[in-house]
Amino acid sequence: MATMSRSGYGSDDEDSTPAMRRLRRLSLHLLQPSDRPAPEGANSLVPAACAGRRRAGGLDADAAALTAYLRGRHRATQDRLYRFFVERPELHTPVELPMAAHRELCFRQMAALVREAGVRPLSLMADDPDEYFAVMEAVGGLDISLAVKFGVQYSLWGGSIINLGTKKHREKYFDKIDNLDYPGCFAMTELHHGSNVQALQTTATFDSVTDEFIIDTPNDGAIKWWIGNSALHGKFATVFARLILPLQGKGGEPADMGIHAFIVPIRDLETHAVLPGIEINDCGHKIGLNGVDNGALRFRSVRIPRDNLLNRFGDVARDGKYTSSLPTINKRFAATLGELVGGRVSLAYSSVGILKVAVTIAVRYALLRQQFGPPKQPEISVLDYQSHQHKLMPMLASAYALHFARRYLVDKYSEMKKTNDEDISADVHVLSSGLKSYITSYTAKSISICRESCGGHGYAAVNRFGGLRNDHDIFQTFEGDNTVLLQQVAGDLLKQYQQKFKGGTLSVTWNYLRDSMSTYLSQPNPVTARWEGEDHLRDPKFQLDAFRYRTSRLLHSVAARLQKHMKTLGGFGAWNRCLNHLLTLAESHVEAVILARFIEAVKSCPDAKTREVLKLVCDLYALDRIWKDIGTYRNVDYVAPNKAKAIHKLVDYLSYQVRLVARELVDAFDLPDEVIRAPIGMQSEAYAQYTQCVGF
Ligand SMILES: Cc1cc2nc3c(=O)[nH]c(=O)nc-3n(C[C@H](O)[C@H](O)[C@H](O)COP(=O)(O)OP(=O)(O)OC[C@H]3O[C@@H](n4cnc5c(N)ncnc54)[C@H](O)[C@@H]3O)c2cc1C
Repeated sequence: MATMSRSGYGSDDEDSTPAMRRLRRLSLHLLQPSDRPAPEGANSLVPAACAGRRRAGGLDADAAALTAYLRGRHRATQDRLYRFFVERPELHTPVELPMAAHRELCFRQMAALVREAGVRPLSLMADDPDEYFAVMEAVGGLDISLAVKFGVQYSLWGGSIINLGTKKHREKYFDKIDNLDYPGCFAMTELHHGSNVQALQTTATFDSVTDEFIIDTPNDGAIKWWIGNSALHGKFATVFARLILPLQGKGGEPADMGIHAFIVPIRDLETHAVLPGIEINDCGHKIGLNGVDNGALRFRSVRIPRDNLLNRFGDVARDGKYTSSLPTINKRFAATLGELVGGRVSLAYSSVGILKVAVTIAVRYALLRQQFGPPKQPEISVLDYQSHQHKLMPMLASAYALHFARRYLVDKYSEMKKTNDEDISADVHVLSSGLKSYITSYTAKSISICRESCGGHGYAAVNRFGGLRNDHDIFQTFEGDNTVLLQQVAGDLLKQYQQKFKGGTLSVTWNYLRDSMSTYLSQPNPVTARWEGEDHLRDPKFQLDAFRYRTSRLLHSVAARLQKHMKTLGGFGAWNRCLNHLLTLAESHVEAVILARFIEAVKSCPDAKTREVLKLVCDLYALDRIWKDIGTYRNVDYVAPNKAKAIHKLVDYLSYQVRLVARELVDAFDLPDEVIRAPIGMQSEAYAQYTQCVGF
């Protein structure tokens, strides 16, 4: 008697009962993603092509040509770092590692990068942010803890000196931060306040007699919490505190000048002992990122020189007089936080890198893994199941979409740093909030889907999904909680919307609203709402119009709702009443930006064959998103029932088409096996590498 498989489908010999035959027919049906004939040479049961190049439905996918187009300007730097680490196995992070050893290793990895590989991260951040982000991505390929530790040292501690300080601070600290002589922290968050930075309670009171600031933690809620690099390695911290000027209030009471940043030495430079008045405790074991030493700090009358105020946006003179080029506390606060966008850009960038790793492992494994098949024929790859294509192919398309979006973000950020242009800065602030939020949420969800799509072997720690998921998860929260950041995007859209009606101009990223509002706010055209031809659905104009239509409607309707609720609930209450609507608006806008960049990237691709492949991937990204939100489009009759059905069918068909070139598409990410590391995600001999891993 034949053995039963675990799913109960049975072996081929058992294909004799009517129920079993029905199941067989069903599984065969599921292999045909649409009722159109499969293109020649594209029978999913017969692997088609030679390595690195594959034809699908007339498309010619060449991984090398795709790589050439995707490659960032600084891929050579990344390669150099990968090679550096390959040659230094003692710096590799093992799968199992106690917290203390992991933290020590992380510091050694960072020191090796700086002192042996000769990387100068802070100089890169100041001179060529694009290269800095590429380095961040490469070190994240080694260990995400390392990337975060690196980010704390350079984007945050170093970034605070560059962006919030002045020449005297640069001269004193820049080189020593760059070469790691001065490991430091960024101490903003407190036990009671993370997102609401304006409510921080730590104080920095000016003492005009000694010409010092006195840093205090007034209550336990003000203990600085989660501060990276502080539990073990940091020598300094940039502490965010309320600047208090005694006797300068209207009635002679202390004047609170709002949140400012101060350099506070926390450990002795020679002995590394914690300095007097400072108490540091360890935040302990975390869900992930245990290579980073997060700590909690309490200050008791800690005195620092007046010069330690990072005084770019506000200063205190020797006589205690406060000066600032910005007129109000709110403006100074916005300017201060506005300078910290680099951290968000870096997280968005790294998150795309992590998504590529996860999707590469899942797709390679899905191509390799075979389960079930038609009677008396070989088993098929699990990626030939429509359900699997549905899970992974839109995700692969999204990885491409987000790749081009992050490129745009970094270009804009670099432009902002070069020009200091106010409009570009405003744009980058909102763009980085939106993309950081959207990308990190998407990657977090996708890693879990990838794990699940690899079945039991996806659960082995060595195959990485657990580590990736746990280490990446907090990307959704730090550098601005995603829900809070999306509200900034919504707030900005509303501001622009109001300005538009007052005759103002729109910033670059939102430009489309100018054209779209009048078009999109008229009733949907009942004729085009029924168009269902493939050419129409795959026309970028239709796709982009649909995305922008959705944003415009959401914006228009939420503006009206806010106005209505404002009368009874006030601004705060009205905002809260419309909050989910506002978040949907922000996400919708971010998706429209992403699609626009993807379409642009397809158009600009110089190689016709590569362009065709990218167009296929872009179509899948766009139509999958429209299908996922089809209820919205149906509700307003933007899409008639026949069109909705056609979109659904086309998404399945495009997923199938993308599946046919999936290997080339993940190979094109050009991630070396040392970065992938999961045995099941290796380019060759995956099973052999996996069995070796457990000792065979
Ligand atoms: C591993 C790790 C490392 C960190 N490193 C540092 C560091 O080096 N330096 C530093 O200063 N900080 C650091 N942080 C702190 C981090 O920046 C904060 O956790 C983050 O800003 C969120 O703040 P919170 O934890 O207070 O969350 P909260 O703001 O309390 O949020 C809790 C929940 O409430 C929701 N929420 C809050 N406000 C709103 C709102 N207005 N509307 C709707 N929902 C809302 C959020 O979405 C969230 O789900 C780190 C945190 C972790 C976990």
